This record gives sequence, structure tokens and C-alpha cells, in this order.
Amino acid sequence: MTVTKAAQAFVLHKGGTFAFEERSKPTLQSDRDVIVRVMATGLCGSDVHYWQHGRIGPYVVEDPIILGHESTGIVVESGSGAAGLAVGDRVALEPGIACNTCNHCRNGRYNLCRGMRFAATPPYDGTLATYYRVPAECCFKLPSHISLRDGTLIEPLSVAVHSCQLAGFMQDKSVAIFGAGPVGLLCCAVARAFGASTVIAVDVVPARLASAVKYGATHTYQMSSEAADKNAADLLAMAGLEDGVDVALDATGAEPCLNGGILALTQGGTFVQVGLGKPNLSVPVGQICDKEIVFKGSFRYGPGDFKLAIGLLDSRRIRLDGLVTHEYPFGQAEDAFKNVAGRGGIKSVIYGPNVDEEEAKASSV
Ligand SMILES: NC(=O)C1=CN([C@@H]2O[C@H](COP(=O)(O)OP(=O)(O)OC[C@H]3O[C@@H](n4cnc5c(N)ncnc54)[C@H](O)[C@@H]3O)[C@@H](O)[C@H]2O)C=CC1
Ligand SMILES: O=C(CO)[C@@H](O)[C@H](O)CO
Ligand SMILES: [Zn+2]
Repeated sequence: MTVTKAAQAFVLHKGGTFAFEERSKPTLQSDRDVIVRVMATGLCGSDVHYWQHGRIGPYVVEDPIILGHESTGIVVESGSGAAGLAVGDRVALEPGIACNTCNHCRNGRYNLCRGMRFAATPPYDGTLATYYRVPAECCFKLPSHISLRDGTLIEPLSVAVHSCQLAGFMQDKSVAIFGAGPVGLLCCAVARAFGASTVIAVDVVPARLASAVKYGATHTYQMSSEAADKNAADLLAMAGLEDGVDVALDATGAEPCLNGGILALTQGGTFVQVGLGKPNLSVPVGQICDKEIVFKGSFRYGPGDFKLAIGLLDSRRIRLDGLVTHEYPFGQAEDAFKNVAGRGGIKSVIYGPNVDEEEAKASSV
């Protein structure tokens, strides 16, 4: 297939400057591929890390890169083998394409694939562009009551599903979730949907904590500048859980939160690390040994996580209403990055080039 129409892209250059550039419209590379017109993209804390710090751990911005990986769109072309998908379908995109041949993929942990081509993780371009090409298995039809705008939250919801599943059986458990950004709030919602009896949301921003109660938190705690042990003791006392929480989950990447979470855990508790940021942090190793804490890293999502996330929406056990607080036309994409960096609202969404915003905000029922 030949290149037909030019496409627009919002490109990050090394050093942190953005530019609007023209790119070729992607073409089908296999009969399982589909081309999606990107309608809306949510900004993730990770996109902002690449802009502000040029890297997350081993992933470094060396060459110009299109950011954005929380997207929905409309199928505009589909290969002959793209079973179940048709032009015009409204879809959420799973933005990582694994090799499907290595041991990790074959063992059902494709998020650990070393050959993963993940949108907006250097060197792979993301979705802040007119079009994006994915294999059919990375397209998930949106439930009819979910708009293209709110459907952008399915990617971070899948992150939350993955990390809560790593924490183990949550029925009747107490869970402290550090960070009330989109990922932390969605973790609160998933923990409640999975049966947790107590969900404590922890953050420094009061407005974000106020939102947490709408998405499943039973308690909120505003971190102070006191030492981590004092914060841990205070949050446990506030929730009446002096023996500690069963699960602590960090969705900040901030050292005081990792420390607070480890200190707040009960003996034999589980800690799940989702937040990314500085590569090396100081943590209380003695506490991890003393309490035989299980410390787990959580990376993106694996088999079944997108499907489960969509199932939680379909069954209305999780609602996304109100999480998108800021919307930007494509031409104002940089303002969206500035808003997220300033912790404005909860989720900022950038509409695709020339998108009719009313169409993107509407559900299909
Ligand atoms: N492991 C993975 O696969 C993934 C990791 N992430 C990471 O998860 C994190 C959360 O993502 P978003 O919710 O989109 O980011 P965000 O930046 O909107 O939210 C982070 C929240 O943490 C809070 N916070 C930061 N420092 C704090 C401190 N010292 N004490 C208390 N609260 C503090 C902020 O106020 C904010 O509400 C980011 O680090 C992101 O890079 C995101 C997606 C996938
Ligand atoms: O934000 C996410 C996924 O939602 C991170 O895993 C980045 O892909 C890291 O580059
Ligand atoms: Zn992300």
C-alpha cells in the first residue's frame, strides 16, 4: 500500500522542546493490522517524565519522539485478517506490541518482553498524531456507554488492574494507595471492586484526595512533611488499623511514599510499586526483612488486563465519570503537558488533529 495522506504529529525533541510536524500516514504492514484515526489521548505521568527529565530509568529520549499512549480512536482501515474489527469501530488502543515469541511472551507475561514496541517509550513513537497502526488484538471495542474521551482511561485502568492483581486476593483486605493521580485513583476503584474493605488514598494535594472518595477510597490521608514513620503511624491511626495494612501500593514514585508504605504494612504484607521516576531510591530494607514483606514491581499490563478493565466498565462496577477534568485541542497539546506537570485537575486529554470534540465526548447510546 502506498502513502496517501499526510498526518500531523506532536513531537518531543531531545532537551524538552515540542514541535508540530507532518508525518506519513501509516500503512498496513500485515493483514492483522488496523489503522486507527486517533480521537483522544490522555496524558500519563510517564509522558511528563520523558518531557521534563528526558528519561524513565533505562528508556532515554535520544531522538525525536511522539509521546502519548492512552488513546482511543476510530478504525479507518483494517487488514483482511483483522477479525472482528470493521471500519468505523470505536476502539481503545493497547499501545504495546510484544514479540509473541520469547520466553516471557510464551509464558504469558508479555509485558516483560524485551522486544516490546511500546508507544511513547523511546525509541517508539506514540499516539499524539492523526493515525496509529496496531495489530487487531491491540484494539478493544469501547462499551457503548463510554465516550471516546473517557475511553482513554482504559489504559491507566489496565495498569491499575495489573497492579491490584499482583497484590493478590483483596477480598476484605486493607489497602493503602499512595498517589491520587489517575493511576492511584483507578487503583482505589479496582481495589474496591476486588473486595477490599478499607482503601486509604494518600497524597499531598487535597483536591485529589477529595476525588478519591468518589472512586472507592474509604479513607484519605494528606502526607505531611514529617518523617515517614510518623506519616505511617498517623495514617494507620486515622483508619483505625494500628496493626498495619495488608497491602500498600505506590503510584507516585516518590521516596517518602515508598517509605511510608513499607512502614505502614503489617507483618507479611505485600507492597506493589507502580510509580516510576528517579531510578534509585532509599527504602527501609530492615523493615522489609523484619516483616517479611513481599515487594513487587508492576509494569504496565499483561494478558487479560485490558479485557478485565473493560469488563469492570461494562458491568458498571467502575465508573470513569469526572476523571477527565481538562480537554485540549491538538494545537494546544503543550498546554496539556504543562497542566499535568502542575497537577491541574485529574486527567488531561488531548483531542486528535481536526477531531470534532462533541463526537469524542458522546457515548454511542
Ligand atoms: N509501572 C507502570 O507500568 C506504570 C507507571 N506509571 C507511573 O505511575 C505514576 C502515577 O501516574 P499518574 O497517576 O498518571 O501520575 P500523576 O503525576 O498524575 O500522579 C502522581 C500523584 O502522586 C502524588 N505525589 C507525588 N509525590 C508525592 C509525595 N511525596 N507524597 C504524596 N503524594 C505524592 C502527586 O500529588 C500526584 O497526585 C507515575 O510515576 C507514572 O510514571 C504510570 C503508568 C504505568
Ligand atoms: O506509562 C506507562 C504505561 O502506561 C509506562 O510503562 C511507560 O510506558 C514507561 O515508558
Ligand atoms: Zn502510562
